[in-house]
Amino acid sequence: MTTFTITRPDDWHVHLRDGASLNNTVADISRYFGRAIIMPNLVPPVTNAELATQYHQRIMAANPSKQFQPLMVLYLTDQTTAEDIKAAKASGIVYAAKLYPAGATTNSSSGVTNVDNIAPVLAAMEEVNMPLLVHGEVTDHDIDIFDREAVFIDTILRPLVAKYSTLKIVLEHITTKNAVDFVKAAGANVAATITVHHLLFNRNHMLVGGIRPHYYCLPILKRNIHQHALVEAATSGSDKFFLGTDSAPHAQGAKEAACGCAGAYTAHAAIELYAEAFEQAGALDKLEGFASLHGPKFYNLPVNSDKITLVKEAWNVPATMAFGCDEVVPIRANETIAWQVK
Ligand SMILES: NC(=O)N[C@@H](CC(=O)O)C(=O)O
Ligand SMILES: [Zn+2]
Ligand SMILES: [Zn+2]
Repeated sequence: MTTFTITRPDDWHVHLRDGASLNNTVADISRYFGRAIIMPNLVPPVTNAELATQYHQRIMAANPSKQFQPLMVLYLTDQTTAEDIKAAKASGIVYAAKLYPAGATTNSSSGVTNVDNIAPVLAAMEEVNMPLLVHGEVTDHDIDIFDREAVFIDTILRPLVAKYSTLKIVLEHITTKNAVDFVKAAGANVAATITVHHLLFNRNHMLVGGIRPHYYCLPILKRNIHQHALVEAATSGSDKFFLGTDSAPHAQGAKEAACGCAGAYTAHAAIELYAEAFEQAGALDKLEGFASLHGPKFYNLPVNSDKITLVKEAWNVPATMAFGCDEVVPIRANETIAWQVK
């Protein structure tokens, strides 16, 4: 197939950052996505409706394409209250709240130290039907980094899903067969996003022949049996799995460093890269469900009413791209991507 058309997709997990870099990230993400779930891990984090409203205004001031709608997210802390959730719901611009276990990832130091601390918050979310988005990794020093997602599922997520049986939960950026199996077995209130880098790459891409910091993200790339499970889930047609790029830019110098930041930039070519991954799996016909239909169904939002067309025509990805006053090295820098959006 050399061209195909799908309903306009949405990105259910993206980091746009703030300040001058918004001009770059917003331009990239709004090229063809209809909506995007905007992650709130700024410094300071987006912890209430007022901060979400201000951030929403800064995103809109960065001139997204006309069709683009940012869906804001509240960052949960040990101090978040049920009232914060109700005010966020009432704002009309906040669509979810995010659980970052404190210390699990970029800018998560204000995150939740114990889910018991947010019990009233989770009850309020269940009541107002606001989805809980989860960075699913434990932070215990004695748990191996490659096991942190699986241990989180067994020790924290499984009891949480049992306790809040009607709370909508998205296990974000899943990276293991354990996560695929857990989500498949859970009820319709539990879903997952899958990034394109976890579909295309495994830990060999990051570690064989030299350490490649631009593949370093969290949860970390796993061995290929997990990659295969993710590809199988994404291309299965199950509406429990949908597109979330987790595009997470860091300045080139912050990645290419003795202690490099976690995050991969994919917003420059997200659907184009997903098309490659689905084509490799012989499942291009499943891309529309994953990218454009399953997410709105879970979030109880309408499907976008227009379409985009992809063409199989290779193009070169630049070595770096502007990122505020810095540069970001995008995934596939200096290489080609097979598909482009017309
Ligand atoms: N995925 C990442 O490696 N990094 C994200 C945070 C996150 O989504 O965990 C970031 O904000 O940089
Ligand atoms: Zn995360
Ligand atoms: Zn993320």
